[in-house]
Amino acid sequence: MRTAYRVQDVRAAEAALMARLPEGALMRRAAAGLAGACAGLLRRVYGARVVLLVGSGDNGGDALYAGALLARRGAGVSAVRLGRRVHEAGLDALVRAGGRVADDPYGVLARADLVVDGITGIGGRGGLRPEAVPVVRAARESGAVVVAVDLPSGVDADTGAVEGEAVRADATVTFGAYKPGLLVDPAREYAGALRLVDIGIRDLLPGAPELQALQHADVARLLPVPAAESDKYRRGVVGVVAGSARYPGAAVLAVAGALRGGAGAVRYVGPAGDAVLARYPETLVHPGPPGRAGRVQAWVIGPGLADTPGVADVLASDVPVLVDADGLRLLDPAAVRARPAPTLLTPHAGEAAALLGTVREDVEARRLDAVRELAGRYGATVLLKGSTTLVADPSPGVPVRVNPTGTPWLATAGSGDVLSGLTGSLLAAGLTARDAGSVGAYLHGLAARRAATGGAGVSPTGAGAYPYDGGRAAPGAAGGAPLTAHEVARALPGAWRDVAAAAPGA
Ligand SMILES: NC(=O)C1=CN([C@@H]2O[C@H](COP(=O)(O)OP(=O)(O)OC[C@H]3O[C@@H](n4cnc5c(N)ncnc54)[C@H](O)[C@@H]3O)[C@@H](O)[C@H]2O)[C@@H](O)CC1
Ligand SMILES: [K+]
Repeated sequence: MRTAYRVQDVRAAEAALMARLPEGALMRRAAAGLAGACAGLLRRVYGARVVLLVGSGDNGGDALYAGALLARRGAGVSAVRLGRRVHEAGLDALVRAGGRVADDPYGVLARADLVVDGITGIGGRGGLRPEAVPVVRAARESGAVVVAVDLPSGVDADTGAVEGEAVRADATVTFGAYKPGLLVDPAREYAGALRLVDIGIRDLLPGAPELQALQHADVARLLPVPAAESDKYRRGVVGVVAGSARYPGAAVLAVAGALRGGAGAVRYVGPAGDAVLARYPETLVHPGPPGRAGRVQAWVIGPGLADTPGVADVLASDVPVLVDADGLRLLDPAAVRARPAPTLLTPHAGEAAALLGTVREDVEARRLDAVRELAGRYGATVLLKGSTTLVADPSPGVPVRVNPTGTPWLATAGSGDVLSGLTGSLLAAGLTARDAGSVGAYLHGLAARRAATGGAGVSPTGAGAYPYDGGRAAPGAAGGAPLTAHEVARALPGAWRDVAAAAPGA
């Protein structure tokens, strides 16, 4: 499992360790890791042209010491000063190793093979300063590989917000622990491939991180597995209340997801029973209302519902309920808070904005805050969809889960309906709302990647498939082809098998 910690926790851990180590030891560890990563990105260090963008704090210090190490290996290293002052000992080390301060920043940038962004790290406030903007643009336009030190300068480490311009890195080398902004959009997109350098603070970090990103092995442990004596009822029945005369397709897609989520049976309730049966004859169908449809272990309500009633009925039940799409519009917050059983809300940014009484742009700019706020207000687990889907528990101390498997190709009509069905099925199979949301998002993203790439690019262990530890950056829209929601549903069993193969002893 990947974890991310807030700046105050990282700083406290660093302070505790620094008190035990000789002066400058931590920065030397950081710089050695950074220099190693830079060397790995250059085909040859000897003769390479490296430019350091150096701000006024220790982030610039890291860049200068790493620059000194590269200069000692024969690289031509130039420092561009962007602060009123720079880390003096770091600058001395660079100069002693044969590096120099650039008198023509744009000239050296135009010829650079690698640019090291040491403008700001966890001490940065606000976006890039105006004087840094043209320099950062020149670095980007030079075609050089851009490596961010600890964080891309200009992004907010704790929230993932980006105010104005920020450095767009090809890779980010971060120290001690991931910071939330490296895993959550919009900042995530600026970070490129991530590499974590261990500087020895791991055991000094608090027990609960701010964020958790599950990996194959974590998800494998959570997948429901039928026991030898299971029958369909013991495996869980999921009730799907979706679709309407106007949107029958949403019912079919939600059922398509639900059939692949581990429940023993899917009960469809609503007016689209014929369309559902035509595609999936294994479904149990009932015209409604949900209260009369028979016993289920979890409900999914909302996809394509239009104004069909049923939400109040379902919320009054004593089983877990997932509310999506139109269901979110019809939601009574008091009814959600009063529920004895878990509730999972699955809005996209626009729906989350409506629930919070704000605008979509506001939610997109501060996704982590928004998902926590929504979970707290409704006393429910909330899955906020997006390129980095987040799952928040209503209790404030519980780490938010961030999904690493998303792909831009998932932004396609009906894919959310598949996710609702799949996740509701996991709820019916007995997962907690937080686990069902994180496992659902993980499998759904993986299935979309399989569908978009014809199964390529996803190894059984997930190694190298995600933008962590120096792996490739998440495949952008360039790595794949358009897909439909049905193809995502059809790719789910393959994604499930990939993940299950990573279980210990599998
Ligand atoms: N604390 C530690 O033990 C370690 C820190 N390390 C490095 O030190 C960094 C933190 O160093 P600092 O606390 O000095 O902070 P930073 O170097 O991240 O930034 C603070 C400095 O930048 C200026 N600044 C703030 N916002 C700015 C903006 N928007 N534009 C331009 N300048 C801005 C401030 O005036 C201050 O001088 C980490 O990110 C990491 O790179 C590493 O060496 C590992 C050990
Ligand atoms: K930086």
